[in-house]
Amino acid sequence: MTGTDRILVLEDVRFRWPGRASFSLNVPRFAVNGGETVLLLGESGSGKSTLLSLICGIVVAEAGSVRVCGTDLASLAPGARDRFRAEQIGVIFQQFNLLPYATVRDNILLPLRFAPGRRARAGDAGAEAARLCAALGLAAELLTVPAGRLSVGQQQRVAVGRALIGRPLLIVADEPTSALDAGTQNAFLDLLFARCREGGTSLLMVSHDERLGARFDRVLDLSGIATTGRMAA
Ligand SMILES: Nc1ncnc2c1ncn2[C@@H]1O[C@H](COP(=O)(O)OP(=O)(O)OP(=O)(O)O)[C@@H](O)[C@H]1O
Repeated sequence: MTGTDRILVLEDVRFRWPGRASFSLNVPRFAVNGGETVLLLGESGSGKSTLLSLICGIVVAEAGSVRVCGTDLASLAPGARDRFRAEQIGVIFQQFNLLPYATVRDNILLPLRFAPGRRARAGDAGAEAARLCAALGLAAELLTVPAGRLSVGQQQRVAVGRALIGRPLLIVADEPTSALDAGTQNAFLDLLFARCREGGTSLLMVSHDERLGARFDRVLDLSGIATTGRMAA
């Protein structure tokens, strides 16, 4: 495996939330390869979402490097970091973060607004949104329905469509199945994995549910790659 195959590399990362007795996270080394699917397990409050925020460039490490597709996120100014995230990373948030009054189509197209390269990769973006909806089992009529009127399972599919459009190299998912019953959870993961495989996309998912592990190339516990603590301010 060469360096260019590594979609994500963290080295000697140190991060601490501001404030008194704040939570700190240190990651000596963690990497995800191209096309690899990785499940990162950890209990509630262990720092999984904090790690994903570092990987997405929502927060920046105090020391060390977070490289996504070869770019050190700390080398980018905040606006450039947001654009870089939109270009390179498909994000599925715990609460999906859909715009409730915007249509399903507009929610799926949203990341392309800030990412010309990704927009170009999507080709005819409207047609691509429709194709993704069909692949995700969402009826075509739903494309023009406000996302807030959909069921939780349907909203999750829209969130996957939004993460997949324009084929980002990395998808980061924060407990995306936690609100779903077992049957819906399986269907959702089938779809997500099929689409990632199709596009050669790497997937990094965090969860506290170790039963999901069998599907992934690699399953790690956060405590195996990171040390965490609370430091006095
Ligand atoms: N915005 C913030 N400001 C200050 N501290 C924060 C912030 N977000 C998280 N933390 C702290 O970081 C710790 C880890 O939280 P984090 O959300 O990363 O854990 P998690 O493993 O994702 O939890 P869960 O599974 O419940 O989502 C928490 O105990 C919290 O105190």
